[in-house]
Amino acid sequence: MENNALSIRGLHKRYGDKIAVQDLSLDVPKGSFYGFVGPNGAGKTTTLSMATGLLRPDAGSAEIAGVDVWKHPTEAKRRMGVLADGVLLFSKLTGEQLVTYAGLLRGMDRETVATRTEDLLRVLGLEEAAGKLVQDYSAGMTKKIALASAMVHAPELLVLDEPFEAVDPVSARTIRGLLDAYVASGGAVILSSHVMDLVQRMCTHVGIIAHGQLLASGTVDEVRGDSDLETRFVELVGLEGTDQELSWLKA
Ligand SMILES: Nc1ncnc2c1ncn2[C@@H]1O[C@H](COP(=O)(O)OP(=O)(O)OP(=O)(O)O)[C@@H](O)[C@H]1O
Repeated sequence: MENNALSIRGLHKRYGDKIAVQDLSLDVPKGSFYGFVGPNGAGKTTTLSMATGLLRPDAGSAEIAGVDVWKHPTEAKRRMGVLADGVLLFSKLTGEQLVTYAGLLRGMDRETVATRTEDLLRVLGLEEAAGKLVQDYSAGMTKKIALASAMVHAPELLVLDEPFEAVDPVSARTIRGLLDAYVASGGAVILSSHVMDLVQRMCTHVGIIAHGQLLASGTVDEVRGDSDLETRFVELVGLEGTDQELSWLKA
């Protein structure tokens, strides 16, 4: 267990009649870059929310570096940084204030927070926007400032829900560089994404989820076998709505 930055066992969540996540278990080894992929509505956000203490599971458990998220939330949260999908930020703060606030909330001293905030804003290309209110940021800038807030306390695990959504290719490359350096220094990342090519290039491990169940997991090479990840994904998940045409869709 302790070789894992994140260990999920038997997580289960139902919304009314809908089972969103079904008896799901997975491990993210320390020092790994884990891609969590699946079609829309597969249960990625629900799983990551339960694994990070944002959503209470109906059953199952999650441990961050051996610490139970639901039994010892404060200790577990100290060890992780979370970029959640659709969670509101304090948008009346400036970018600099938001990252500073995140650091102080984690009990860090002001001097360290100030140095790290400056470093993160520089690396993420947000220096000029540091004094601007977050409500005036573009979608991509908002992702970057949320990522900086998740990293400022140098956690052991980063949990990132769709970190590249709405991010332009130059910024995406910046974020990739930052995450690669973080993993090379011993951190672990789990990120959800729809972009197979990106997961194949960036990640060491991958888990494929559909209908709330994990269909495959392991190293990227193990899961993709002789083909590429996208082909394997489509084989496992199945195509939808193929061969159907819209007879009226003509220019
Ligand atoms: N609060 C909720 N109430 C009811 N149903 C929900 C709720 N949140 C999620 N669901 C349902 O649970 C299922 C899993 O949703 P989830 O958001 O976890 O999927 P996802 O893999 O993150 O999807 P996407 O890639 O589209 O973001 C979906 O069928 C969704 O409609």
